[in-house]
Amino acid sequence: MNGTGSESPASSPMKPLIEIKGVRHAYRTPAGPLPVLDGLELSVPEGEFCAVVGPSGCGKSTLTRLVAGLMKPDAGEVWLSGERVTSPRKTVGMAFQNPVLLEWRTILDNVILPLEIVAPRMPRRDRVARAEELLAMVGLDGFEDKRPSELSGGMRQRASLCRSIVHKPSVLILDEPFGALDNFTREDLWQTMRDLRAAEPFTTILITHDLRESVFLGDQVVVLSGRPARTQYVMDVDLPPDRDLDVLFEPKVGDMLHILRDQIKVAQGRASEAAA
Ligand SMILES: Nc1ncnc2c1ncn2[C@@H]1O[C@H](COP(=O)(O)OP(=O)(O)OP(=O)(O)O)[C@@H](O)[C@H]1O
Repeated sequence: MNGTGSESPASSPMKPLIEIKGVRHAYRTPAGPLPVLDGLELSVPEGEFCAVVGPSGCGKSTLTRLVAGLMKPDAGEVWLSGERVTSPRKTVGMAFQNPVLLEWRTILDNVILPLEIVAPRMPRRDRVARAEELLAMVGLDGFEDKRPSELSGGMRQRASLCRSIVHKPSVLILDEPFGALDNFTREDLWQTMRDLRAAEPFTTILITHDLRESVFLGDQVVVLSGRPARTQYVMDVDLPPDRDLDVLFEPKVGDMLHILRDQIKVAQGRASEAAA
């Protein structure tokens, strides 16, 4: 089998760009503390793509907020590029299931938005050139002057991906960006993501419910346990970076998907059904 797995975080010889060490977090709710993460460990080397899967509500989005510096953990540490994260980072790009594009801006001006915040002195012509370059890369050339409502859901998500990387973030956080799309559009977007990755040097955390997506895009797939989530299982996906969709029909990928499905059952507390 080409995917190798372990019950603990993969140890990589490369220095990790994203590192989460022993993170614990609970939300304060009227009913008392709600423990969400407990003993989370994650290590993503520079340029690599980490897909995170786990049962619904286990704390995956909470993990993304901690990495982006939007929240501080109760205990443990989050490190990006050798710096401890204690506040929001400009070097992070984010895309979500709902692309939230601004209707009063054109697609081009939506994509440019992060540059207005992160690089306010950058000349407009340079911002436009950068946005046009990305829009062409994802097949949206000719749509620069359209409004978001004039685009399909898949096209809006392409524009959202461009916006998330326009400022060349070192870390890209994707929280189920393909979750609301139909199967064909989703697979198209996976290939777009693969191509963007080959062209742009970001390190990615992808939250997904789709195990095929996790294997197609990931260099590693991390399975979180049920809430409070800890790192339950890490699979190294040993497939070529320029993999195409056919790889999903290969027996070794079938084996990887079986293992991941069993791990999800364990995470859901249905261990007796795993490996049945
Ligand atoms: N701000 C908050 N205050 C209180 N509870 C919260 C808050 N944000 C999330 N939660 C709760 O924490 C738990 C984990 O939420 P989170 O969104 O991180 O899970 P998730 O794994 O991303 O969920 P899903 O798979 O459904 O997208 C859930 O039970 C959620 O209801």
